[in-house]
Amino acid sequence: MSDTIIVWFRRDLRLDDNPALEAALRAGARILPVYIHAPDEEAPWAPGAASRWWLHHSLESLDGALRARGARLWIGQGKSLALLRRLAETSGARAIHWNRLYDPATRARDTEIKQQLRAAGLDCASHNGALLFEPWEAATGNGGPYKVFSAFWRHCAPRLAEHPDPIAAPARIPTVELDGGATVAELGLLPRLSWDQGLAANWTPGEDGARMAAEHFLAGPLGGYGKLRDHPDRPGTSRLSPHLHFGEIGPRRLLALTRAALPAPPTLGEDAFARELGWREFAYHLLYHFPQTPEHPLDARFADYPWREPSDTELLERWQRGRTGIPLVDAGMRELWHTGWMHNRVRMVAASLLTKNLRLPWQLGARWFWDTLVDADLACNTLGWQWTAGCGADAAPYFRVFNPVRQGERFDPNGDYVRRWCPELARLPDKVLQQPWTATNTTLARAGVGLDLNYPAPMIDLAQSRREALAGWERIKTTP
Ligand SMILES: Cc1cc2nc3c(=O)[nH]c(=O)nc-3n(C[C@H](O)[C@H](O)[C@H](O)COP(=O)(O)OP(=O)(O)OC[C@H]3O[C@@H](n4cnc5c(N)ncnc54)[C@H](O)[C@@H]3O)c2cc1C
Repeated sequence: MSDTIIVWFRRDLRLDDNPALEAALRAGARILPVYIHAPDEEAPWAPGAASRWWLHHSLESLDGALRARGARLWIGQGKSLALLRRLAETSGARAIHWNRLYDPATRARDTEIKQQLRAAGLDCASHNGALLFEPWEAATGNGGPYKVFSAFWRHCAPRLAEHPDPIAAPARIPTVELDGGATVAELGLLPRLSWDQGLAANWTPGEDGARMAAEHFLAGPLGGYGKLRDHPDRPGTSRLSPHLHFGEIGPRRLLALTRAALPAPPTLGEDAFARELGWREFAYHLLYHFPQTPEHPLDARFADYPWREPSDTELLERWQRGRTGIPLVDAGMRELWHTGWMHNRVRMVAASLLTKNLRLPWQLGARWFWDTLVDADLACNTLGWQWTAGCGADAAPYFRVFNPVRQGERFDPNGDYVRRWCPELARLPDKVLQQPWTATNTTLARAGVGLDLNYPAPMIDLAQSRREALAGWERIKTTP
């Protein structure tokens, strides 16, 4: 009888190009595929509500794919270490393979598990299934981590060509039958009150859904990605972020697909896309080297920034509900609430309004995104929030405050995006759509808009609040 190896699935919910699975199969073993639901072990960043919804469907999809190959997903709940130990005993497994995670809580847990299981005589091996480059592979001239994206990517991009080809999913998976285990439904990941219709209408979680989304992107938006990726009014990006987060498609496969889809030498679109994947790599690089950053600013001077009292919950709630009175921001926050996703350009603008104009601590926004995004990812979310708040890895020599009106005029020039998510403004002329407070009463009345009646007046004076944000920066910028 051949050996048994446990493959512990986590955020690598796929069979294609899965290094842990591949290594176990290469060893000629029977595979016991396992998923353990242990949100406490991810605290304080246990998956939020939108992520749990996604996870439910992704696990069902993985189980289906395993069953189609003769295996099934054994699902457990509780302490990972205890469960893995018990599973190894009952199945007679001699080894456990998994793909690495990089957030501080799961890193510490996995290190502990590796030590304990090795001490118990089990062979444990971790692999890279999530990244193009391990966070420790890139180092500056003096051996430290990068803090500037362009330098990081200059180091990494030439090495992209060195990647081995991704590994195809196995046709069959020899397995060992084990009784017990929970069903996906028993994990209770779905909401009790059904608020998830918008998610279901917009997404197909799972490996097949990831492949479909990738193919759709390759056949269309990829060609114009360099030009259109900043436009929330156009379907110009891949929308692969939740699939990447849950590991339903690996970055190596994605890169290989984009390379194959475009003529050589790479077009602007392809390079721009690889570069965005590079931002994801950079986010993991930063989180790995600065594990305090989900809570604390990378730039320590920001500990003294004059943030507004977080107890001012009315401002936060208006922002969360898309009732700020700033159309582009409201459109984004409503898109997020409805679909679990927001376009990157609008994420930056919405985050800038919260942290710069409203001067609310960025951690509040990061938490809201964490709960509502289907792609909530500790590395990328932390990078995005710190970058926008100005306390992260941004090489700009000035304190950036996005002007949401100009951003709307530039990236949503016909107002399609704002009109879609703020239909009460739909009949306003383009000229005032991004700033209805400048419209005359006649224009407003003709368009059926009543400020503070069916659409809020702006909750903040953009120019004045910008000046205050800059003054706050002046106060801390020379702090040693
Ligand atoms: C405040 C804020 C919060 C964010 N929170 C998250 C988050 O929780 N999870 C998340 O995946 N992304 C986050 N981002 C980054 C970015 O907005 C999303 O990755 C992107 O919008 C996903 O859409 P897409 O898949 O169509 O991207 P595409 O443009 O198609 O890019 C392809 C992939 O590259 C990666 N990528 C692209 N841009 C970035 C970026 N700026 N930083 C890191 N990776 C990037 C993503 O994995 C993305 O799926 C955040 C950005 C900001 C400004």
